[in-house]
Amino acid sequence: MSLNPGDWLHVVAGVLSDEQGRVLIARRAEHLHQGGLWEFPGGKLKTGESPQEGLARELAEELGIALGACEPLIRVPHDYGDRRVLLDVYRVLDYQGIPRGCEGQALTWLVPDDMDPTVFPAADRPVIAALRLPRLMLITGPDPTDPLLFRARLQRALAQGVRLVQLRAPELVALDYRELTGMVWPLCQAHGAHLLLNRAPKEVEGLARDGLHLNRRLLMTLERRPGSARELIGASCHTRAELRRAVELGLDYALLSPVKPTASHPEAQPLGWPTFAELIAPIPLPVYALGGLTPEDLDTAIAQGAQGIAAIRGLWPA
Ligand SMILES: Nc1nc2c([nH]c(=O)n2[C@@H]2O[C@H](COP(=O)(O)OP(=O)(O)OP(=O)(O)O)[C@@H](O)[C@H]2O)c(=O)[nH]1
Repeated sequence: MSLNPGDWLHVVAGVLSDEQGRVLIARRAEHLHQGGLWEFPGGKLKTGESPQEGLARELAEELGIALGACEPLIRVPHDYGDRRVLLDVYRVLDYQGIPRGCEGQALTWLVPDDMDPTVFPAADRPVIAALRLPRLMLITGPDPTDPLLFRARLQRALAQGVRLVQLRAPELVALDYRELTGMVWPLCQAHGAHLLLNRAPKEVEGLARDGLHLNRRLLMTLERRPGSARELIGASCHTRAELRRAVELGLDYALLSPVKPTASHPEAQPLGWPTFAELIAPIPLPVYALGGLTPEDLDTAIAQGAQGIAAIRGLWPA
């Protein structure tokens, strides 16, 4: 899919959050395109406007607020058949005024985990996934065969603010992996963190979790998206074809690696940021950058269009 600007209707939308983590959504008037559905406030960019200028204008017109700082959340190219929309969504970090429905539209505040994608336009599905996912994903490191030390390290990472944990322990047999999740799940719950299990779906049937992480082999061989609709399902990708497969399967996120040289895969050729940005631009999914990264790379990752960064060494306490 080419992202030639002339072929796309560039739409900007803003995500306003309150202290409880609820996000403001508005109901589209019945007579509009995708009428009656809920949306993130915003609208079409005018010729000559930057996305931030367009967003400030739309939020002033629709909600009566003055936009302060904002940062990119996700860009979703979506073909509705009757129009091709590039939905460019920003997280509003700061604004002045009290939002009200200046055009008579209904407004409500909802936590992203409670948003039902079927009452939003189809382009919003990855936006909801991006809102459910934090900026940092911890991939657990050594050594799951030493449960006490493993627990202490995980606890420290959670105490330091990690809110998304991918439980990776390829050295464990299925039975031991299941036992490990019994220890990890309550820890994650106690810190309000989401837990993703990196294991074949049939090996983790019935286990408490928030989602599944698929390795490259599962991604390329599974015929349909595993797990329930509410779960967060993602996969490890290294190529354009793998990213496309993640979209075809209807996954919620992808990891793309290696961005930089990494000790865990010294033979792999790093992508570098320009190739990373080019590969993810046409992909309507939140994509984490992975490979040799630490939280210090987060601002760069966001500026390149990433959901955030995923890391083992960069986030796993010593
Ligand atoms: N503001 C907003 N627009 C969205 C979202 N999701 C999504 O697909 N869109 C699409 O992006 C376009 C938004 O432009 P708009 O709000 O100015 O559109 P409109 O319906 O007034 O356009 P129209 O006058 O051509 O009918 C519409 O095609 C709408 O369906 C969203 O979350 N927020």
